[in-house]
Amino acid sequence: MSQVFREGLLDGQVCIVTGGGSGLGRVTALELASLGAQVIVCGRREEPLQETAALAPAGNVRAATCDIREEDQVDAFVDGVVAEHGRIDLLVNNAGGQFMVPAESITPKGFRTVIRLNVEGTWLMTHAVATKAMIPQRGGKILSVTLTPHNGLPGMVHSCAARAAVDNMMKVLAVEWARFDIKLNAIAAGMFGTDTFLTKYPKPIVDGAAATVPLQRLGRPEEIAWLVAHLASPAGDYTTGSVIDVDGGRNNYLGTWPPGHESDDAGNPLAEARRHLRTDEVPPRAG
Ligand SMILES: CCCCCCC/C=C/C(=O)SCCNC(=O)CCNC(=O)[C@H](O)C(C)(C)COP(=O)(O)OP(=O)(O)OC[C@H]1O[C@@H](n2cnc3c(N)ncnc32)[C@H](O)[C@@H]1OP(=O)(O)O
Ligand SMILES: NC(=O)C1=CN([C@@H]2O[C@H](COP(=O)(O)OP(=O)(O)OC[C@H]3O[C@@H](n4cnc5c(N)ncnc54)[C@H](OP(=O)(O)O)[C@@H]3O)[C@@H](O)[C@H]2O)C=CC1
Repeated sequence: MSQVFREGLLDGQVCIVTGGGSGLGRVTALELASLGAQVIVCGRREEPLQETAALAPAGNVRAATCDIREEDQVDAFVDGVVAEHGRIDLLVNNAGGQFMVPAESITPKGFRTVIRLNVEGTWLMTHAVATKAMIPQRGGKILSVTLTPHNGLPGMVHSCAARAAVDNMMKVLAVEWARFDIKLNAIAAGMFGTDTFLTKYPKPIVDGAAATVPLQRLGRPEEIAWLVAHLASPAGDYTTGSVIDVDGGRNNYLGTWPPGHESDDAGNPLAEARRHLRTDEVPPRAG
């Protein structure tokens, strides 16, 4: 049962969540399913996808393997969903990732790998779902999980370039496909405590991550899932072409305010001396 939304909110919707076998994708798939949607999760590995399906009490999550980088697999996967369900209401492009390494150490193959997964994979899924289901049925929603801060993360130049491309892809398609009533948005995530985030990145970076966020904590995966559910519901019907930051304020500022060197002994923000302008100080009017 959802902690936020009413039961049956998404009854009848058919939703695809890529990368639904783990992390943000799993929690999102289960939230959509708890609201009555039929959810199909895909990824490269069968086992984690089956685990997600088994976690849905109503049995309305189905698992299917699909490598989003492979055009023939994407076509077969989307054809299969349309054949089984007759329509697709929501695509969540969540599958993605990168490795953290200084730019000068990224090989051409490594750069291509990240671009291919995050940009081309997202494009292949988006195009297939739109042309095979959403354009013919005249409607649907597509959400892509990207990344903040938008000015980039050192050590992840390939992914930052890729996510900026996807943000823009959603914006352009939101204009082009408005005539088919397809709404597209990006959800730009800050740092969320998924298994991959907590275990894959260097420990000092993970340990210090929350301190770089104005709200002083990592995001909880359900905070992405709830936004997806909101946008999938009628509450999201007028939102398109947006990049929505869910990052505890990290895109706007690094850390807490005021920083230590800009606060007084009690930790209060420093301020310039308050000016009190007395009436007897007002200069006489000219002339
Ligand atoms: C201050 C805060 C900073 C942190 C903010 C972080 C915010 C974002 C968080 C997240 O996104 S968390 C969750 C994301 N999930 C992942 O990243 C998944 C894990 N990543 C991967 O699986 C891989 O990194 C991948 C590249 C995304 C996919 O790999 P794939 O299986 O397709 O390819 P590989 O065969 O593994 O590698 C191909 C190619 O890529 C290069 N390469 C891969 N890993 C590295 C590395 N660690 N260092 C350098 N280069 C790497 C390399 O060229 C590989 O080819 P070969 O050398 O193996 O021939
Ligand atoms: N956690 C965080 O702090 C942040 C995450 N993000 C992004 O959010 C998304 C989810 O992240 P998170 O849950 O943390 O990470 P995970 O690593 O848990 O999720 C990534 C998922 O993508 C799937 N995947 C990877 N490559 C492919 C592929 N070629 N085809 C199909 N599926 C694939 C993986 O499954 P499999 O390996 O079986 O294919 C996995 O289930 C990612 O795009 C991530 O970059 C963005 C900002 C911050």
